[in-house]
Amino acid sequence: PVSKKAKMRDGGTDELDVCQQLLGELETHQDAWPFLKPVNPKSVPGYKKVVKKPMDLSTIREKIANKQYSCLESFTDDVNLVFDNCERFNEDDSEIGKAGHIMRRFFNKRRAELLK
Ligand SMILES: Oc1ccc2c(c1)N[C@H](O)CC2
Repeated sequence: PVSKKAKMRDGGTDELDVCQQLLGELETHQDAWPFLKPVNPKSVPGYKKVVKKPMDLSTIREKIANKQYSCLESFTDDVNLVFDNCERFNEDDSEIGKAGHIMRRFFNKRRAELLK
């Protein structure tokens, strides 16, 4: 039977290593500032009603530490949630909206490069 454990890739790097590498690069990106910490819904009118599933990079960091991601796919779903929430709440040409598009493009490019 196919083992449940992440497939060891030829570089001996498993999916969790890829998640940690990607998260480190997202956290240190110059345009990551809108996404580093949870949005305080009390201080942002409308946010709680509009954004059904808040997510941010510090929460993703915590979920990795608590082994809450079973695979790269579940990690990717949360990263995409960060940027989908951003698109829902911010105009594309706003400072935060532009940062969201830059960060999403960066994530997708680096994920593809690391999986090659
Ligand atoms: O003007 C503002 C003020 C606060 C926030 C935003 C825009 N967008 C973020 O997605 C959520 C927090």
